[in-house]
Amino acid sequence: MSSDAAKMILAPCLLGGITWRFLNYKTIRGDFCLLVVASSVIVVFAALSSCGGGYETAFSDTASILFRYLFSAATFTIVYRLSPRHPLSQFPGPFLNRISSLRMVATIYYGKRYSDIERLHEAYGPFVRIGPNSLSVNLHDAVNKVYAAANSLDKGPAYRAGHLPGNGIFFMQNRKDHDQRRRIWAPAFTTSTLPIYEVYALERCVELIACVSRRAKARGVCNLSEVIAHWTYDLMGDVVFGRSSDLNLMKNGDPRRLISSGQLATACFDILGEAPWLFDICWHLPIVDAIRALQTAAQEMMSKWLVSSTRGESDILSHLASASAPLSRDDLALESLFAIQAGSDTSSSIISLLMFYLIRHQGVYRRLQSELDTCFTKENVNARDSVLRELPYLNAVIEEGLRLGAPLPGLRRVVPAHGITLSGTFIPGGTTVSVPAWAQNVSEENFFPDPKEFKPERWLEGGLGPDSRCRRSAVMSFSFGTFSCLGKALAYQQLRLIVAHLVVHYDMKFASGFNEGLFIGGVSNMLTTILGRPLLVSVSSRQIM
Ligand code: HEM
Repeated sequence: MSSDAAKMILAPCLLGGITWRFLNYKTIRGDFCLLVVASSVIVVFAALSSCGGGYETAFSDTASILFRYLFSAATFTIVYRLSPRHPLSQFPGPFLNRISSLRMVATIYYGKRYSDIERLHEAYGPFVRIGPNSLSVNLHDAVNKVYAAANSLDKGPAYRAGHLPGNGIFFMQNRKDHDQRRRIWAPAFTTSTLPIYEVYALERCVELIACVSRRAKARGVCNLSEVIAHWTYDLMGDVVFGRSSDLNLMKNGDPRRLISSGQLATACFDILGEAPWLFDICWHLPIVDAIRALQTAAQEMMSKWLVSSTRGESDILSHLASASAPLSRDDLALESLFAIQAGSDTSSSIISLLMFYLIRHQGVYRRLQSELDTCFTKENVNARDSVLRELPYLNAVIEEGLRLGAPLPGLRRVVPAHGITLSGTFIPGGTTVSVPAWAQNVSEENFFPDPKEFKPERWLEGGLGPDSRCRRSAVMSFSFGTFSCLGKALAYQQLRLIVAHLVVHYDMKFASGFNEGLFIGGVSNMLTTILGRPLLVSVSSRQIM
């Protein structure tokens, strides 16, 4: 072999090793990396073609150099990730998950991460290496250190709004910035704002009842999950933009496809958050158009709000805009976009799944109706939340719905440089760690017996019997601590109001031909819960006495 040929083989391999070493210590943007590699390929190709061997030879030589370079970088990376030198080598996990984050990207894409991770824990135990640098820890006593404690872990690079202009509370990884922004958000969720949002909700409930009847009459059956999604979007439009909101999906449908764009944007955020370098690259492709479309819609609604005469009454945006350190227009647009999405998407899927379980368990449905009949009357067909809040069975139903209706993954957090100890096990600094929410919600250790069954009675005094367990602190649907859901009280209010109104005003059963197994099997989650099939029901109005 000539020395030139040896250089052609060795140089790219060496460069591959250097790349691995460099990227192992320094995170750089995926699109920059791609740009550097692409530019280098062009330079190498130009240099080889100028040597006089012709374009074809130059092309094949460049391709083989590129192949050797990528092969060598990949080999170094994989060998290191499998070697005992890797900080997470002691933790078990599937082979593909240990060598590449792309395995988890694929798992998320197929939508069953919540149950896949639960199965991985059954196979490997409480600590599972679900990515090269990611651990899932299925232990209730890890929740406090990871999420709830004052010095809990920070969010990592998975929380990025791509390269959208502005910044928002949900995407802030720096604790100081986040705390500051949370203080700006907090006044939007106080005991004095909730009654104002309730007025919006009650008005929308009146519309909801009319909408269910109208659509059921027009089509013979009612697509309840669609009506619920429209209700939550309309309501969050009111809550975020006040009377200037032009969201009227219950009346007009969703011609701008806001709901599907919102779900697609959340799914992109979740899938690509697992591999931030890939997010950087995909940001330049049409794949993230849904995020941009949503941003445009939020900008438009905000412009309307800015010139509205009702601005400053009571809506989330007014609270954010009146901060003593004013937020930029881009920040306001991103915050309002997030608020609509956070407040409608999660609630909508939880309510739909809760209604599915209620309709499936007609005994529970009837018992709830009798409880609600005590506070809805002919004169008062719109019961207030202050009354509903006191109803034990309604609250048990809502808790059970939040437990089974939120097939959420573990929210990702990053271990600080000095590492932490969880249940006696040391986790090295820089690891992404999560406690799987769904696995906790359906674990026998937390909920016994029948943790996967819909049994609201487990939340009542006496539970499901003397040996039963119902660990309230294990339900992770709103998360805990510094980054937990700010809209929790508002979400409870919305859940109580809509479920109570639907159940008291209608008897419901599944439409003929509706397949319960296919419906529940079609549920997937990519941070947003996607119901693969509509919840089709037949409804009959009830007389309120
Ligand atoms: C049943 C409905 C809801 C559920 C299950 C839910 C769940 C969650 C969860 C799990 C988080 C933490 C996410 C993370 O750390 O990655 C979160 C954050 C958040 N949620 Fe909710 N949410 C709901 C409704 C709402 C509503 C109605 C609002 C009102 C706008 C809202 C506003 C927020 C905000 C502002 C944050 C970010 C908090 C922060 O980073 O400090 N959510 N939510």
